[in-house]
Amino acid sequence: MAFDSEVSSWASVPLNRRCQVVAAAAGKLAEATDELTLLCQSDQRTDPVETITAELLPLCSALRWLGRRGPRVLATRQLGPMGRPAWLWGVRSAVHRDPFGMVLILGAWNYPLLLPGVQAAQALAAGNRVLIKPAPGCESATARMVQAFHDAGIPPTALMQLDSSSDSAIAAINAGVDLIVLTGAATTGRNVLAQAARSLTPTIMELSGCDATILLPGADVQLAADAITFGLKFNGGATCIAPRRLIGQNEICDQVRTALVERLGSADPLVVHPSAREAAADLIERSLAAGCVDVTGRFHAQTLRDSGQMAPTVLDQVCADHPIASADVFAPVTSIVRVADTEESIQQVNQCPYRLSASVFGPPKQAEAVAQRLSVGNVCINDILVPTADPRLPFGGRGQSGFGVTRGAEGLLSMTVPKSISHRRGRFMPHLRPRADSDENRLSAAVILLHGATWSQRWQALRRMGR
Ligand SMILES: NC(=O)c1ccc[n+]([C@@H]2O[C@H](COP(=O)([O-])OP(=O)(O)OC[C@H]3O[C@@H](n4cnc5c(N)ncnc54)[C@H](O)[C@@H]3O)[C@@H](O)[C@H]2O)c1
Ligand SMILES: C[N+](C)(C)CC=O
Repeated sequence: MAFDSEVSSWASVPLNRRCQVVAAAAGKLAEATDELTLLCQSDQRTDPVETITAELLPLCSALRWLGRRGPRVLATRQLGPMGRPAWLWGVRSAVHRDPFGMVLILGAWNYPLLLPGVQAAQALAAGNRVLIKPAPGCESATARMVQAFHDAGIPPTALMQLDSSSDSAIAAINAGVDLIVLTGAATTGRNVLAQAARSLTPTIMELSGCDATILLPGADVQLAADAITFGLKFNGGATCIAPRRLIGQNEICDQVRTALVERLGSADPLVVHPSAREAAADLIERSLAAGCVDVTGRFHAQTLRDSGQMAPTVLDQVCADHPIASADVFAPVTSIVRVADTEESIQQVNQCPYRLSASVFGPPKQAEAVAQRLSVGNVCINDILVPTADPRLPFGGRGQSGFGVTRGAEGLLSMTVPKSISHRRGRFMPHLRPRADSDENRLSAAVILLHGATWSQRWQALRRMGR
């Protein structure tokens, strides 16, 4: 495999047209809803409705958003002449957004359509070609999605699917892809980064999470419990920004715990993905052995190991330094971590190695003040999982949750490299250009004159210039 570095014919399609074609894929995906639902079910998902609510609806709305907003976000930025320094008079510049070239997208199993679908659409709108490597088990649903993009008018040479083995990803990296977008575990991030380092290939890393929900005194208990229940069960408990830790002081934790038991006490068990079963069973078993309490009382490690079935589980008395309090676990489990005050809640979030997203439940003003201090990629106030549905929001984590963003205007721009082109109109003005040897003193005086902090500094500078 080798990729030519020539501008592809897809990149030479006008920007507006590229965005229109990408948006048209929404219609083709909608037509394929029944097929995609069935394929996701045979690939990995147990609840067919999840394919529609968790994947197709947000994917289609992201594609339509790209059709509307993409041309403006990616438009060339024209810059008028700079007044200073004087030798730039007559020069006009423009900042273009070039595509990287060939973008490799490595997908995770939990959202086989939404994540690679939005990433591919953004890369294509920006004029890149795309290789999608699906996670093992997600081949057929991915192939049907790719078909929908082709049916919408994306050339087959601009969007291709690799087989699902890691070897095919490594071969593509070695063949010289120009950007790698990985969604996966932090350990996979390290391995892929090591590969990318050899060729200094840029990467966007969407990695592990262990999202916190901060419960402030005065929070609406029923609202918080409804949102946590929804987030815990969404997509079979396998969402990177699901509420994994509920952090708050005793009183609010007790109230939310009672409300969660009411909602989850008789909830249907969910099927945990085979790749997550052992890790989840082991972590929860160790937590219980260390003194944590299963407040819903329905966790059975052996059932999880044997059949993959697991009732939504809430653990209480989880210490901040316990492994489950900072674990990337893809099963319907959440931990209550009790703290002395709001300061400690903020510390718990900012000290966790995984800092993808967070939620804060409480009076809006206080919650906003807390949100401003959290070192995470997204914060929802009195809500949860908003970034899964709103295509305008950039999405990305901090710390070991990765770096770079996908989605939103910022994600779209991150599929491009900026390039400036400057035009001189009129005479070249060598007499205005600084000559480093003799003009050094005048130049430093000019800097102080233009940007100096005080009038007296500026006056001194003027005198130096006049010397
Ligand atoms: N941050 C996010 O947006 C986000 C979203 C969804 C899932 N995730 C994370 O993804 C994980 C679950 O998905 P998964 O089990 O599919 O993840 P994974 O890390 O096992 O695999 C992710 C992708 O990388 C590929 N891969 C693995 N090792 C590789 C290597 N050495 N070289 C090249 N490719 C390699 C896999 O085949 C797969 O396509 C969880 O850790 C979850 O937190 C993160
Ligand atoms: C990025 N998101 C939130 C849609 C899926 C995470 O697993």
